[in-house]
Amino acid sequence: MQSVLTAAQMREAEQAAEAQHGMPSALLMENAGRALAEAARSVAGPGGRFSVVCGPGNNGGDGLVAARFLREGGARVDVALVGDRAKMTAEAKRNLRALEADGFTAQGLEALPTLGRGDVVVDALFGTGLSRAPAGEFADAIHRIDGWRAAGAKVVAADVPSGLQSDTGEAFTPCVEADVTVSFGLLKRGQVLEPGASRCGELRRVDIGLSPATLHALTGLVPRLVEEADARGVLPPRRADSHKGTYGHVLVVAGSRGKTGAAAMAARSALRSGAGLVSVATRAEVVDTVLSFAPELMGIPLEASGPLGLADLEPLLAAAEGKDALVIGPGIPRGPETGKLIAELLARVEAPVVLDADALNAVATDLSALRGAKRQVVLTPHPGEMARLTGRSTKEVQAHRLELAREFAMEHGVTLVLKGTRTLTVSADGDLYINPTGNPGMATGGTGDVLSGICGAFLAQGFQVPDAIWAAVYVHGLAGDLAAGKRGKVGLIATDLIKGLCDVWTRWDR
Ligand SMILES: NC(=O)C1=CN([C@@H]2O[C@H](COP(=O)(O)OP(=O)(O)OC[C@H]3O[C@@H](n4cnc5c(N)ncnc54)[C@H](O)[C@@H]3O)[C@@H](O)[C@H]2O)[C@H](O)CC1
Ligand SMILES: [K+]
Repeated sequence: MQSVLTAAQMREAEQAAEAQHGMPSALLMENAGRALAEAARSVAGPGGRFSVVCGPGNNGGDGLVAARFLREGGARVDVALVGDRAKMTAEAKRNLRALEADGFTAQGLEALPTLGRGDVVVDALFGTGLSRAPAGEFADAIHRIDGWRAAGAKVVAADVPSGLQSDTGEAFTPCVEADVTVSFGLLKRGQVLEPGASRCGELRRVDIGLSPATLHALTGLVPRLVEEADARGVLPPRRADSHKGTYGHVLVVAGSRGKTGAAAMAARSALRSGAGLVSVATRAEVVDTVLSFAPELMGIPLEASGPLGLADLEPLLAAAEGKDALVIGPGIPRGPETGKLIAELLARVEAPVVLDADALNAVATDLSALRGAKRQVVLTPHPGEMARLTGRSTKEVQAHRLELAREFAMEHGVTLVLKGTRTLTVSADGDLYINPTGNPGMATGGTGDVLSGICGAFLAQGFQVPDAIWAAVYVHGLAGDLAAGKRGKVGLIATDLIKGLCDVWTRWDR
């Protein structure tokens, strides 16, 4: 699990490293520059040349150190200094002098050679110190870097692609598009939040000497990036002596006339995610249609008619008996009493509950139901549903994803999944987990139903929140990535993700 920091926290780490652990920032820069040189070498072609474009701050300093290491390794290196030399930081100046003492002179941008395939540009213009949109000669430098990349050169960014806001992931115009980003110390939020994340290319985190104690002091407060090993670790290998009861029974309360597929996809996804048994409670008029999608499913016909309401309470409480997790929402017929029905179920059902889709819109009418729940509650809103839950606009939700999601999860004591690029899972204690898997091919009807089924299946198997949920989110995105790898993104449909789940299990030998 990678911790993800803000620029201020990085500076705090650097100062703490110096104050508490005698690790001078000069040594941090030396380590950063060395790692940067190694990354640049790793993507260069045979005999490739290197152009290092340095800004006036410590990010530029990293670039100057990298240039020195590259030269010492016998490579052909050019360095361009952009910005006012008088404004260079002390560390950067020191490293410029070290290069010049060795008979090397930095040049202006226009003097740099044209680069192409096999060559490498090191982007050391700006890092976490960027405070506004690059302009003037800095913008020119970024355009020049883009031109070299278009001509086939690889771009390696020092710490953050220049032009990217390291705290938010916002990309100014212009912003470097990197093939590799070498992140010093820990990950920065802007490297894992869109649109910044896709500007980074391959993200490599390197240790530069910030002490574990310093990092630990920081990492309690910051989002973590979920990695494949973390998600795989949540699912233990199956024991030979296990039986279907071992893997729990999921009750899916979903579906209505015209929306039987939503119920079927949530239910089939739960089956494909390892649940021992899956039952679907749905209106009697559609129960056979829902069951027709998978013979493995069992059905509980809800005899009342119209929207879900208090008339369904007793039948659903009976249906929930002996179940290990509930999933409520995909395709349900929502009406004026649905919120009250869900509140009653949350207060009385002895199993964790996943609320998705219209169950979220129903519970938005009275959020006190969440605190009244007997067991854990998991909400899986997309930004529009989150807007209804919080009374904010979708635009506001997207602009403050981390903060709003954390505030809601802690206020209502729930595990919250805020879907979108880099889906966010937040625990009731406010711990943030950022998901790196998934792709735009998943923007298609039904993928949310699939995720709710995976969540229900993991909870039914006894995996605890929040791990069960950030792992479900990871698996959901990985299934989508594997499916997109086979079928492309444009043609991807939600049932491809259900097939993709099996590719995850074979990949993980589970
Ligand atoms: N934190 C660590 O452990 C280490 C960090 N290192 C590197 O240092 C940079 C951060 O360096 P900093 O000097 O704070 O700022 P930058 O180099 O990112 O920016 C340069 C400087 O430019 C000014 N500035 C900001 N925005 C603009 C703009 N749009 N136009 C012109 N000038 C601008 C501002 O004054 C900035 O200070 C970090 O990313 C790492 O690469 C250490 O070297 C290793 C340890
Ligand atoms: K940079």
